[in-house]
Amino acid sequence: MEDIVVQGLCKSFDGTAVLQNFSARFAAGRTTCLMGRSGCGKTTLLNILMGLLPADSGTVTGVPARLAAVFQEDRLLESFSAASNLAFVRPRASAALIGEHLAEVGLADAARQPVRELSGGMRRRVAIARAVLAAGELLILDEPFKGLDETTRRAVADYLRRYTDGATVILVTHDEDEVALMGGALIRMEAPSA
Ligand SMILES: Nc1ncnc2c1ncn2[C@@H]1O[C@H](COP(=O)(O)OP(=O)(O)OP(=O)(O)O)[C@@H](O)[C@H]1O
Repeated sequence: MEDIVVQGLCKSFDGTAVLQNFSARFAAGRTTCLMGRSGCGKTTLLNILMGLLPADSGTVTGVPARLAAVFQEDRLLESFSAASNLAFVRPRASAALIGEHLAEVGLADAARQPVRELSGGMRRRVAIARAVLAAGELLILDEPFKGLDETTRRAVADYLRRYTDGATVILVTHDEDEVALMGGALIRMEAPSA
């Protein structure tokens, strides 16, 4: 596994620069937190890293083929249960393994409920556990703790630290406390100068 290296990335939307010659390195097997004010291009960068959006120019190297993401929206299979949402990404995972991940995020009792019936914070935790279970070498987390109370946030951060050990994790947050909870490196993104 190699570091993910971003060099001289540029991206504009309708003539407005969002990323202007942005460069960064994400250490392989480590956690890197990405902070920056709203609109500075964090999600755009993640989309380019995942190959969901083309850059205008610049290069990205080292992104592994097997990756998983928690997007800002949960993107769950609404009529599926929490357990089925997890099984969908790892069809060969045992019921015990899926149960273990759901228990880790405090959802043992909600495993059989359709996720559309769950609260926002519960749904967020399904999305997180699903990504952890699916993750290969890279896990991308775009504001994963949004909507979680302090106690739950700590428990989920602890789960993430234990279950993603050895993977490259890129986590977007607005909150210094979350950086402290997750550890790892910190990259502060600036908006392009006008
Ligand atoms: N597909 C798109 N078309 C046009 N403009 C876009 C598109 N995607 C993003 N933008 C614009 O690019 C800028 C950066 O958006 P982006 O979502 O990357 O910011 P962000 O740093 O992730 O913000 P936040 O912290 O609020 O999630 C914003 O001004 C946004 O409106």
